Amino acid sequence: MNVSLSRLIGMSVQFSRSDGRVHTANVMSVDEDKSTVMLQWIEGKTFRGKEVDLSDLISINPDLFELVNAFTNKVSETPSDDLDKKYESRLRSSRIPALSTSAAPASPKVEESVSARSRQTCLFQASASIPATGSTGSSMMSSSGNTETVQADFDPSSLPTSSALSKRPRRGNTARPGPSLSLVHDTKKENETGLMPPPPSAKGRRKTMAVQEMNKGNKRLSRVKSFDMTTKKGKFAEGSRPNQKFYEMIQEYRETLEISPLSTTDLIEPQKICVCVRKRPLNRQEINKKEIDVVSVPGKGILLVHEPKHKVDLTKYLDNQVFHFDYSFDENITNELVYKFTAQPLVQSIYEGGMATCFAYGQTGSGKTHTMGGDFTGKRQNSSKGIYALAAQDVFTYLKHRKYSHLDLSVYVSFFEIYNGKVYDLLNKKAKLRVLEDDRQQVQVVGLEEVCVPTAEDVIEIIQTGSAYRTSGQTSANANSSRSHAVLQIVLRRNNRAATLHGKFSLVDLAGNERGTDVSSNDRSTLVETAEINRSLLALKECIRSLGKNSDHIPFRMSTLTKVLRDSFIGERSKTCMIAMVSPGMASCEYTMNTLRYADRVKELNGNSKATEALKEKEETNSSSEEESVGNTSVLDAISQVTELEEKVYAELKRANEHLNEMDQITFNIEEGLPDLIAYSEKLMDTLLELQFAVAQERKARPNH
Ligand SMILES: Nc1ncnc2c1ncn2[C@@H]1O[C@H](COP(=O)(O)OP(=O)(O)OP(=O)(O)O)[C@@H](O)[C@H]1O
Repeated sequence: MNVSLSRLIGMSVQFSRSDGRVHTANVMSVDEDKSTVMLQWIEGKTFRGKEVDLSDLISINPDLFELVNAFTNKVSETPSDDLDKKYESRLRSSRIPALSTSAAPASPKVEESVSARSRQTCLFQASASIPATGSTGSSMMSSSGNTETVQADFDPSSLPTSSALSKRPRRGNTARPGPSLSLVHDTKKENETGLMPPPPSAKGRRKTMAVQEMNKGNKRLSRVKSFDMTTKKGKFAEGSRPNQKFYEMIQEYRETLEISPLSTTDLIEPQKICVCVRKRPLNRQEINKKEIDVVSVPGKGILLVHEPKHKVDLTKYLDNQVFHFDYSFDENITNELVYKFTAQPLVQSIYEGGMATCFAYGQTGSGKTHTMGGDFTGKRQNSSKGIYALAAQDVFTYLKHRKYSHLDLSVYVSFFEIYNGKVYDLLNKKAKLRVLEDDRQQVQVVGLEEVCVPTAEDVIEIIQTGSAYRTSGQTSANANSSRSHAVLQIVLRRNNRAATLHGKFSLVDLAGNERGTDVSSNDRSTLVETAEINRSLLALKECIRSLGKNSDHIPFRMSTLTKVLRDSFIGERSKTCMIAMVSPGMASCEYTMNTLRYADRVKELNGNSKATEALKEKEETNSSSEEESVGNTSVLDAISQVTELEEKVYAELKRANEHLNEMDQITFNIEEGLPDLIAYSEKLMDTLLELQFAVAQERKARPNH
């Protein structure tokens, strides 16, 4: 890299955004061929980056021009460095007027930077406008007690300005982020007293106090820097990021969003059916692959999918799809908070004699088990952090409540999974169970283990045991878990002889919905499995919708899942909550859309709430280019068309599946009857032979007949 240009790296410069805002950013790299620099800054808690023309940068940082010019001139005196010359000529041909300090600045901030260059401590500006990275900053503050150092320490963007840095001795070209503020402080003093720093060549030989101080500062900063670099590696290596253009488009779009994060104090409205969506963070694998995050959760129940698309002429554009749910949880929200807004409001209803259900729905790896069962540390699941355990804890809290003590209730737990329409007991070594329906349409899972539990801790233990069965099945049969539905039921029974059922809470970790759309495999068992998952998810949707409409007709017989949950879909006091999980990566975009459409249909939220309207309006205003207008073409219409089609496909699939079942039955009957048929024909044959023999004997005996 060009020696002179590389010295720009680490500088803090003014940067003008496309929306007119001007703020500080750090130079992270320089592309001499393109005459561009890569800038980085912090917004909220995230690093942002943009490649900017050097000419544009110079136009807003007039002092930079002199600096670059000075570098270039100096290096051009060295005959060997042709690259610098090349750059110099490029710089000259870039038609940038040679700015003097009196040239009209682009913004008042720039003006300030020009008039008081040596005092242009963007460090202060930056820390005022860019939030610090929390804990690091505060710990530094207490340890050093130096406010300036603290600001430099906790604000990764707090680098000295171009002018401050231009006079700063550097240790080679490898140093990236700037030093701590202590250096700037020193530099500032030097400038104030009219002292210039020693030329770079002199620094190696004689270390001044200022340099020693700088090195001290750098050491102090090195830990923070290493954090910076890691973050930068994940977030900033744009040059090699696939889909960089889409990434930038999404980032730009996000800047226009108004964010209203969910908080513990937000009002929770009790509802019969509650549908929410949860976005998980990008996982390590996705970060390593530099996957782009295509899901935004601005809050207020809204979730956006920025679907990357190409026009026929291959122009890239984003199809920004808006979904509105009861609640939307972003990647930073904990299981506890998700629980508070979803399952917790249902716990009380089972004490009121109701049936409650909470479903986790989504593609494999989207976070269903993490949400329901608890997060994993390595291979070990922390069951106390999932919705199962949190609900169990609240069930026991209510049990002690004065209001319900007269009911004389006990808590029972069962845990089973449904795979390919068959029920397996997770509390009884995965015993296969039968589902029967009596004359009064009461469904029974015959032989299901129901354990009476005295405390919430016992429930957690049971979850752990049951999950282990599920997990071991998963590893031996290759990710069975995403193909089966796991159901944990917390049952309240009266302490009478018949142990009468009082209320029931069913918590269901559903099969991965991608199986329902996966048609890539055509081996028979996968097709049957896929059809079964389709059928159960379709049935579930229909049953919840019927519950919402207070319909008498509940199509629960369509699947084993809905059969065993039948009593959850009937009655005034039944309440349901569905948490749709989505993976944020671009590679999962199609599955994410399927999940959201399904959840949207479960409870047909009409999408004309104030929040959605406001967002739509904003989208319309924003859509100045043709690209954007393509992305905004009646999102809701498109969704409803697609879901209608989806319904038709489901109906066809259902019919096909019924035929398949009939054929199965016929094959089964044939197979069953075949041995008897063979035995019968063998007998016939024997009889025939015997008859023939008898006739022959008869003929012999009475030749005249
Ligand atoms: N909100 C989250 N925050 C942090 N990590 C998460 C979150 N959601 C999921 N994960 C992690 O993502 C991985 C996949 O999650 P999980 O196993 O819960 O997915 P799943 O939908 O249950 O998948 P499957 O259907 O295959 O069982 C796990 O390592 C989990 O810890």
